[in-house]
Amino acid sequence: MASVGGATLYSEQLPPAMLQRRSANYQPKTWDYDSICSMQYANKPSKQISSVEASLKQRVRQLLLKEDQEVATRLRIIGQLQSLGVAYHFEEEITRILMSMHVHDAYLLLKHDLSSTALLFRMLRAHGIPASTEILGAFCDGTGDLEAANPSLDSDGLVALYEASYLAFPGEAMLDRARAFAVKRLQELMPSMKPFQREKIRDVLLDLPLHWRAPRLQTIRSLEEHRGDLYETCRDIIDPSVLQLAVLDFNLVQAVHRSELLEVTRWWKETGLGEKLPFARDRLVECFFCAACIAPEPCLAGCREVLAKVGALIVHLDDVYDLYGTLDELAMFTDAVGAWSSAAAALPEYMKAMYSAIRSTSAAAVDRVMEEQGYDVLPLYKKAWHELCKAFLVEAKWQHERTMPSLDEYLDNGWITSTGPLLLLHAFTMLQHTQQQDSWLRDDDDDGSKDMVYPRLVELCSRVFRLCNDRATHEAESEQGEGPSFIACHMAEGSGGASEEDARGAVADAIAETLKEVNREVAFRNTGAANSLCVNLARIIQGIYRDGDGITSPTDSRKRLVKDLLFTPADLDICDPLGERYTDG
Ligand SMILES: CC(C)=CCC/C(C)=C/CC/C(C)=C/COP(=O)(O)OP(=O)(O)O
Ligand SMILES: [Mg+2]
Repeated sequence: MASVGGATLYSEQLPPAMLQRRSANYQPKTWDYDSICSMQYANKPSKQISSVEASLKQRVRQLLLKEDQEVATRLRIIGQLQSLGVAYHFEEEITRILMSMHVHDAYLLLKHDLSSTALLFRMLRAHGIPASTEILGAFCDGTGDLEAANPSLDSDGLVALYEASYLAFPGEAMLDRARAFAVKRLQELMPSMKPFQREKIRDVLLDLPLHWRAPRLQTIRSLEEHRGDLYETCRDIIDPSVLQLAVLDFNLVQAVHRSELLEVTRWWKETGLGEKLPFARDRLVECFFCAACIAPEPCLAGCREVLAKVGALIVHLDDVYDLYGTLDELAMFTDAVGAWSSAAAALPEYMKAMYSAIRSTSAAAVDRVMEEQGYDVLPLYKKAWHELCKAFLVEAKWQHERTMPSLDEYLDNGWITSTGPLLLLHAFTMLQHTQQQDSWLRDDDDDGSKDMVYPRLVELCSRVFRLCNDRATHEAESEQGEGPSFIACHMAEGSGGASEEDARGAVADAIAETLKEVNREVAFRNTGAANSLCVNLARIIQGIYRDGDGITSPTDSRKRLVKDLLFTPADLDICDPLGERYTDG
């Protein structure tokens, strides 16, 4: 075997033309599929657990709706429910409360409370309810900047402001300045803080902002923060029923996710792709993890299933295009997907396996949508797979022919190859409320000749996907001799004089600006569950590509996160009135 640009060449199938195939020697799969398939799990919560859950929900609802509750307290409770992952049980109540706070200018009641005002701003925007930056006006000087001398700017207020600044729309420079100010003030205050508090602020500043954390991962973190010493300090400001419900709900949802993981693992084993394409990354569990972060609620089982399956297939397919396939084979495969018939006899064996897995997985998803919603999504699936393959082929050509596209050309193709559009399309088709997704799934293209038209939010979140992926993978991919990335294109752009550092700055700016566009799109086009899928995709992608490439090379800390999400029940030692521990299954 020879080695080119750090990648090893496969030579076992050499035909006369001295075909050489590449392999990146990827890390093997991390999880043992046989162990997952032999796991025991409870199918349904016991009657007793269900009744405890119902009474806890009732208690929390009463707390939320209590008359004469102060605005600040109500906001704090909503924030806690959200952070602990149980807000979805009270979505109608929460939206009603926030809408009323908007209509009645509730911010006027929070005059000297930056912490609550910033929280109100963040909550309103996150729910697609109008919120002007003027809400924060009471804390600003005559030029609209935060007033350093303002006594209400304590560390809680500064943290809340910092978190709120991530809800900015494009052009809201006041929020950029507010964030810079909050960071600077917090850093100045840190030396005089107690160690525990200093640690907390350091975490806030180093981690993703709350708005961009995957909700389910935030729940794990929030439950963790309520343990031990920290729990003692929080006990007086969080109602125990909120915490009890959060622990119970986390474990019930985890049991649902785990049973689904078992099913998709069986499916993956049956495809045999792990053995038939040994050069490719086998990342089923990581894909299920992403799926559970994008669509966490129990009622979104169909979304999780299809996201995990399509995710595992495209991780394999990407390696076919980027690594192993010859250009001729890739062109043939792309045509076969376009034709979507069983006429794929000319494909090499490894491609036939891939092709057949794509078709049979799509057929099963089509059946499910037909059964549950009564319409045929096969034309959409076919077109979306073909578009992905065509875009993958464009990248493969750039790589094989060593061409560097312009940055615009690269990004026009790159948001499709991020795979975001294909994933989101599949997830949308599994949503229940047909009117909500109507405009997202329109296809008036009878002869299949037109390109898919994706909603702007899909395009924006897919751009975030592409940019985050390129930022994390540029180094490894250039060592492997892979094709262009945002960073490579940026460095080659213009006179070609930009350094890698400049290019990294440009990618960070592009991500930040695109996220602002995502915020604006969410605010002005509130399409409920479909929106959440997109935004949660943008969230988990930022997490997965933070500190490296969590798909290609999962580190121990990533594995622990997968374990915490899917296998380790929450346990705060909180007991219900019957003395039962809140775990099930
Ligand atoms: C369910 C769900 C959301 C799963 C998503 C999992 C995930 C992040 C899949 C990555 C898909 C992808 C673009 C793979 C290529 O990786 P690469 O680094 O080789 O990218 P490139 O070849 O496109 O640059
Ligand atoms: Mg790749």
